[in-house]
Amino acid sequence: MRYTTAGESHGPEEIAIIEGIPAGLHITQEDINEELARRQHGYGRGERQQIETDTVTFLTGVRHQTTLGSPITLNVHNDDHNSWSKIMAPNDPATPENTLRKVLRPRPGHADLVGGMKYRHHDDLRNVLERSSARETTMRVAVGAVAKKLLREINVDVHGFVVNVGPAKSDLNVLTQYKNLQELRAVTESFATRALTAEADEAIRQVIDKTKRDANTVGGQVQVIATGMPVGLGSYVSADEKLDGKIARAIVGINAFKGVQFGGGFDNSEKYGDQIMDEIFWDSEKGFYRGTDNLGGFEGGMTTGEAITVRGVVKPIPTLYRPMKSVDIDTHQEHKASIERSDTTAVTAAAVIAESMVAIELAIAILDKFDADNIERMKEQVAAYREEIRTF
Ligand SMILES: Cc1cc2nc3c(=O)[nH]c(=O)nc-3n(C[C@H](O)[C@H](O)[C@H](O)COP(=O)(O)O)c2cc1C
Ligand SMILES: C=C(O[C@@H]1CC(C(=O)O)=C[C@@H](OP(=O)(O)O)[C@H]1O)C(=O)O
Repeated sequence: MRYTTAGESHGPEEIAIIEGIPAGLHITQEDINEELARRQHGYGRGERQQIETDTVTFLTGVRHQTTLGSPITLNVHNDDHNSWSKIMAPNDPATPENTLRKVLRPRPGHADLVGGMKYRHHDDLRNVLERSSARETTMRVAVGAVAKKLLREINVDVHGFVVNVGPAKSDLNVLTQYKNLQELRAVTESFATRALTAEADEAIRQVIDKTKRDANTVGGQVQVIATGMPVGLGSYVSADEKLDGKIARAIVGINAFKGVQFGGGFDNSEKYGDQIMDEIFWDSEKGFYRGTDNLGGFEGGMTTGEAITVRGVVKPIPTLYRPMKSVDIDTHQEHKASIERSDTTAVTAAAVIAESMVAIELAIAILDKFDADNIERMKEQVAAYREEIRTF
């Protein structure tokens, strides 16, 4: 399975093409729309989310709500394009200068300046902004929805939630209260902050509200848990086969993500070996298993069969309504950076995007290892493999 996305933030359409999804997978547009709505509805987002109601259309690869095995094309319309049609105008030769809403004062922390230098967009940094915008993550979540649908066929669940926003954090010890990810999901999805507890939800809202009043922005951390993955996906034999490495790349590839860890991650650096290694046990019913999951579900770049636990660090949003110092690219005079309509925080949406990226990497790993032509044959192969592992 592989995919690509295309689309500018204020252009007419967002597109994704996915290749390699097996034939016979039942999927509806509503399955995807639910996930798109989750990405849109997070506390701290700006006005754009009130303009958009992201809904997908299947253009290719699906017939009567069932995949054909051919490339799947997904399409989401940008409702906001109505207000930008003259500015974006893919088919018009040129538009009068005064309608262009040019960006000439690059925002520190965004892709504006370096993107302009690299692609020689000296006339207008909007040519960078339009694609570097996290609007594109709409399509990654749409692809992730297809990946999650596939994973659910083999009882793999993936869920992302918010650990902290700025100084307001959840107590991660509450995680042990939940039997499975469905229970956890019901709780975190009931909060517009995707926090773990009502106390954290309240504290995070206060931080976001104050940040907004201060015309500032704030970052945080999100965590993704995936349960039910078979043992031995990914490999130690070559560096680029390591599945934890692929997931790390997918997480840091999300706009504004600046760090990633598995299991206890950075905290493990302050501990000793006997506090960290996940001891091995055996049971006639389930075969080999671990007593703990401090290493986040990976050994040697391979899934251990325990829950996969990945954390990502999201930096604060670069665009500030009280802008920082920058330099005009035309005049080279010092100026405050451009102000574009913006979010206060992206952390609540980032949890859904990170969840989608993990799901995509897990689905790719499954489809690399097992039959990718037909979903029923894939399930048969996964079941046979699980049985072999159970009786090892
Ligand atoms: C869901 C989401 C929403 C975002 N919204 C904004 C925004 O409104 N304004 C902004 O300046 N950056 C926003 N960002 C961050 C920028 O897209 C990102 O910082 C920029 O593309 C530069 O990439 P980098 O931070 O990965 O280096 C958002 C990121 C995400 C994940
Ligand atoms: C459009 C989305 O996020 C956008 C990501 C973004 C950025 O610079 O990354 C800037 C903002 O764009 P706009 O100026 O059009 O409001 C966000 O709204 C979205 O998530 O759907």
